[in-house]
This record gives sequence, C-alpha cells and structure tokens, in this order.
Amino acid sequence: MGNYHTLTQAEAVEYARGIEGVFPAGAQLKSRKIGDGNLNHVFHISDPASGRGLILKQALPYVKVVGESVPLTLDRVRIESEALRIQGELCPDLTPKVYAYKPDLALMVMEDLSDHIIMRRGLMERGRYPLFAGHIGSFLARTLFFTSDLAMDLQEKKQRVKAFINPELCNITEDLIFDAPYKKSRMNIFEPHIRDAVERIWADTELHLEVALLREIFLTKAQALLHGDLHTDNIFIKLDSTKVIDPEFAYYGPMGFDIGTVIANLLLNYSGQEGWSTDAQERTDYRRYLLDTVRDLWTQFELRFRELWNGHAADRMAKTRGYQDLYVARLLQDTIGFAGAKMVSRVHGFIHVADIDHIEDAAARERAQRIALEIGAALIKRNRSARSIEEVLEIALKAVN
Ligand SMILES: Nc1ncnc2c1ncn2[C@@H]1O[C@H](COP(=O)(O)OP(=O)(O)O)[C@@H](O)[C@H]1O
Ligand SMILES: CSC[C@H]1O[C@H](OP(=O)(O)O)[C@H](O)[C@@H]1O
Repeated sequence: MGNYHTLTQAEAVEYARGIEGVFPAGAQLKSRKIGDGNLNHVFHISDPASGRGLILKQALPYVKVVGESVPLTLDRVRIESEALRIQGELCPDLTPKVYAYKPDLALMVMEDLSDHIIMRRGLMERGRYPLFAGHIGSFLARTLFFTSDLAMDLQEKKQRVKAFINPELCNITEDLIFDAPYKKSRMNIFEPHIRDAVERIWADTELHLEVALLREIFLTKAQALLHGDLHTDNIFIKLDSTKVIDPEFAYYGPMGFDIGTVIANLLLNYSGQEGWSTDAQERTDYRRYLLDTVRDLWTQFELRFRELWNGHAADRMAKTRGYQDLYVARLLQDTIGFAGAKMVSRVHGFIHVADIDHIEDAAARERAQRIALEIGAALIKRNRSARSIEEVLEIALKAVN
C-alpha cells in the first residue's frame, strides 16, 4: 500500500475523469463528499451538463466515526469489490456496477445510484415498495445458495472461505452486536430514560445464553458468502428497483445473519413509527405494511431458495430426504435470533438507527426504544423454538398493543 494517501476532492475528480465511457470529454465535473457512512470516504463526482455521475469510495486506515485511534484494515476494499463482483454476477439488477478497483489507493469506483434513495430514509418517509420483498428475497436466495456447499464445488468453496476471511470487520460485529449490549460497557450509548430496560438486559441470563449460542453460530457456521451488513442504509431503493451496496463486512457465515439483518431493520422502523405519526390509524396501517413485508420477504426467500435447491444443488447429499426441510427450518431459527440481536444492539449499543434516534419527541422516542428492545429480546429468546415467520409478526404486534 506504498502509494496510499487519502484522496483530495480534486484528485477524486481527475481519477473519475479517467474512467472510460462515463463523462464527455472536457466535462466540468463537480465533486461532493458524502458523509453519512461510518467507515469510509465517499465522493459523488457528477457532470451537471450530461447528468452523469460516478461514486468513488476510499477506505481510511481507521474507523471514520471513531477516529485514528482505532485502526482498520484497508483490505476491506478488496473484500467489498470482490463480494460486489460475485453478487453482481448472481444478481446483476440488484447491485451497483463496479468500474474500477485500485488496491494501492484502497479505492473503488462504482455506478452512481443517486436516482434511488437510501431505504432507511424511504421508510422514515413512510414509502411503500411493493417489489422490495421479491427483490431482496431473490438477492438473498441467489447470493446465499450459490455461494454455499449446496451449489459449489466443495474445494472451491473452501478457497472462497479463505479469500473472505475478514477478521477485523467480523470483530466489529462480534463486539457491537454480540457482546457490548449485554454488559456495562463504554461501547454502549443510551439515554438515561431507558436505563431500567438496559439494566434488565444486562441482568437477563436466559437472554445471555441465547446470545452466546447465536454468537457461536456467527463465529463458526461458514455456510455462505454473506453481505455481512445488510441494513436499510445499505439498500438503495425506488419503486421499480432495489440495489444492495457496501458488502465490506462480507465473510463466510450463517445465512440467517443477512436475512435477520434486513428483518431487524424493518422492525426498527416499525418501532420508530411511535414517533412518526400522531394518527393512530396511520401508524397501524404503516406497521401492517412493514409486517407484511417481513412475511413476504421470508416467503419469497424460502420459495426461491427451495427452487434453486431443487433445480441447481450440486451436492449429492442435498437430495437426502428431509434434509431441505430441516435446513430451512434451522435457517428460519437463525434468522429470527439474529434479527433480535441486531435490534437490541441498535437501541443501546454503539451505533443506533435514525428511524428511532431522529424522533424529536422524547417520550415517543423512549416508547420506540422500549418497543424495539422488547421485540429484539423476545426474538432472541424465541430463536431455537421458532417454527414459522408468523411468530415474528405476533411478537411485533404484542409489543405495540
Ligand atoms: N453507488 C452509490 N451511489 C450513490 N450514492 C452512494 C453509492 N454508494 C454509497 N453512496 C452514498 O455514500 C454513503 C456511504 O456509503 P457506504 O458504502 O455505506 O459507506 P460506509 O461503508 O462508510 O458506510 C451512502 O449512505 C450513500 O449515501
Ligand atoms: C464502528 S462501525 C459500526 C457499524 O458501521 C457499519 O455500518 P456502515 O458501514 O454501513 O456505515 C456496520 O453496520 C457496523 O456495525
């Protein structure tokens, strides 16, 4: 990485200009730094005259939201660009095109998706996306199935596991999702009004056992190449299109972690509805939409995953009678547990979600935080006995009634 330095805006513009076939010769390019991610520098380079744009993403050698005191590997750009390449081959319509990857600068250049909006914002504005469940169900089914032992040559899969060893980013997840939220820690950030609920979580040994088991699955189950961070800030959306970005946390892990992360973020928005409308009917309607999306997402995922299994499984053992049903049943359980763990961590952990934190009214914000903690903890406790996605909906409904 001898050549590495953080790009200036002017360098970003010149680098973008060099990408062939995007900007007309002599274009007056503009550069804007996008600051909403936690880890990296992102430049939006655009030509107002032609309406064309590009995104340059450069990793910093440390965690941006914390600062230089917490170093972080630049290798994450290799992981991200390689994961995007694989996901792009499997789901070309659901991923951004990658135009260049420059390892010496820890830099990636990709398609500008500014005609979409970040899904978290879309949900906070109570947008409805009828194609989303099918799109994300398909993304999950294809990326998880085709990178698993079910579909790959077993030796090639092991090589993939090796290429995607991502210890430093996995360590962030291990600490922030599976550890700090369950103990008194400097990594936890929360408002005093929910201290009683947080202390109950710190003292809940039944919950801790389930989290320890989920953490073990996260640490050891090299089932498929995960996106690794599939929250709604990493999904761009518009009515007829869904794009998944930012797989820098990609590694070989349990499929349920990706599915659970999407569900958790829908349910965090569900909890946040407490603050977004004073009209009870409006809240109920939007919550209904979110729960329908949770159900549809799982149903669409399961349908496609089973179709892929029946049509494309390469592993001889995959045809063993009863195996598919047990595999999918355990996958649902993992999904539900991980969804709960993600929810809990985003309420009083180090990183929160705008769906809840941006609620202005303190009493409504507190209600939303308590709802999210209640749903999250209940999902974690239910994980090993869950049989149906309907149980998630029942838990979510109970928390607001
Ligand atoms: N392909 C893209 N098109 C348009 N905007 C993008 C694109 N990729 C990232 N962004 C913008 O940059 C922000 C940060 O990008 P992200 O990849 O999530 O960075 P980080 O890894 O630091 O979280 C996104 O929230 C979005 O606003
Ligand atoms: C200290 S990083 C915390 C948090 O940030 C990542 O999100 P993103 O890269 O999409 O901004 C990831 O969710 C980590 O848990």
